[in-house]
This record gives sequence, structure tokens and C-alpha cells, in this order.
Amino acid sequence: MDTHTNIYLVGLMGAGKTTIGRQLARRLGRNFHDSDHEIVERTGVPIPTIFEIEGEDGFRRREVQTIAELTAMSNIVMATGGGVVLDPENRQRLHDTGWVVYLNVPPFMLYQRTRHDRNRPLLQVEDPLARLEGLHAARDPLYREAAHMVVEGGQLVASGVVQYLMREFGRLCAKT
Ligand SMILES: Nc1ncnc2c1ncn2[C@@H]1O[C@H](COP(=O)(O)OP(=O)(O)OP(=O)(O)O)[C@@H](O)[C@H]1O
Ligand SMILES: O=C(O)C1=C[C@@H](O)[C@@H](O)[C@H](O)C1
Ligand SMILES: [Mg+2]
Repeated sequence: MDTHTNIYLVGLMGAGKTTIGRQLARRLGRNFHDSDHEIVERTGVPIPTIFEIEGEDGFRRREVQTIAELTAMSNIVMATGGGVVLDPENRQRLHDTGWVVYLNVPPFMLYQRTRHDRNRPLLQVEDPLARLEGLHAARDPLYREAAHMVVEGGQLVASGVVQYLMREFGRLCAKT
């Protein structure tokens, strides 16, 4: 672990990966990448359209490819898609090539943050809160497997999480 080690944010939809990742990158003077945005740029269509045309499987294949390319870079901050940890290859690759932070936020807060946004196909269901609860139960162990650190992000404003991560990252770099 050194001052150029990649930093990866994982967690469910609405956990704040994009918001916090962008701020953290700015504070560290690093390039910021968002695997979802990268996939959208490469395909030229929004995520719901990829799901419609290629199904979730098609999206996941593109995600594995994108993660492989982004994790080959150094000195970056990356926000990942909420389902990135479903693939064991992604989990291993993230864990091995960077400092992985799991932003754990209770499903009800995720629901409040995401309910007006139609850009997340998995939440276009009758009961998005129940869906988020199910996803949280299923994925929490996978996020923990990939992560080096868990932040209970529900009660903190985004800038508070950024501040905390800056301090922890600095401390870990100084130790090694
Ligand atoms: N710590 C926070 N406190 C309050 N609101 C937040 C916090 N972090 C993010 N938000 C808000 O929650 C919404 C979702 O955040 P964001 O898009 O960063 O989540 P995400 O983890 O990247 O989600 P996805 O996996 O769907 O890309 C945004 O409107 C953002 O402003
Ligand atoms: O949680 C998920 O499976 C997803 C989260 C988003 O970031 C996108 O990657 C996509 O909508 C799928
Ligand atoms: Mg995001």
C-alpha cells in the first residue's frame, strides 16, 4: 500500500460511490473513473438500454471487461457498479489491485436516495424497497469479501465520508 495505490468504492445503488469517489479523487489530485459511466460511454447508450437489448448477462460481460481494463491503471479512484461483486473474477481483481472500501448504507436510505431516478433497471419494480432489501441481504457478504474496509455510510454526509477516507488512507500509507 502506497500513495499511488488505487482506491475502489463498492456498495449498493445509492450508497454514494460516484458522489464520494469524485470528491475523493479531487482531494487527492487523482483521475476519477466510474465503471458504469465507462460502459455507457463505450456502448453509446444508457444502462437501461443495455439491459433491454443484451439482458443483465450482457451488461455483466461488459462490466468484467471494463473492470479488467480500469484495474490495470494506477493512482486512480474508481466508483464501481452496484453489482460488480457478483462476479468472482471482479472481486478478486479489485481486492488484489487496490484499496477496496465498502460503503454500507441501510436499504431504506438507499431507497430514499434512488427513488426518483429511473436509470437503475433493477429498481424499476413495484416494490423497490423490497428489492433493495433483497439485494442488500444477498450482496453484503460479497462486498465484505472484496473489501479491505467497511464504512457505515448511512449517517454521514458525503463530505464526512471523504474526510474519513482521506485520514484512513493517509494512516495506512504511513504504516507501510
Ligand atoms: N453520504 C450521502 N448522504 C446523503 N446523500 C448522499 C450521500 N451520498 C450520495 N448521496 C446522494 O444519493 C444519490 C445517489 O448517490 P450516488 O449516485 O453517488 O450513488 P452510487 O453509489 O454511485 O449509485 P449507483 O450504484 O446506482 O451508481 C445522489 O443523489 C447523491 O447526491
Ligand atoms: O446493483 C446493480 O446490479 C447495478 C447497479 C448500477 O450501478 C449499475 O451497474 C446497474 O444498474 C446494475
Ligand atoms: Mg454510481
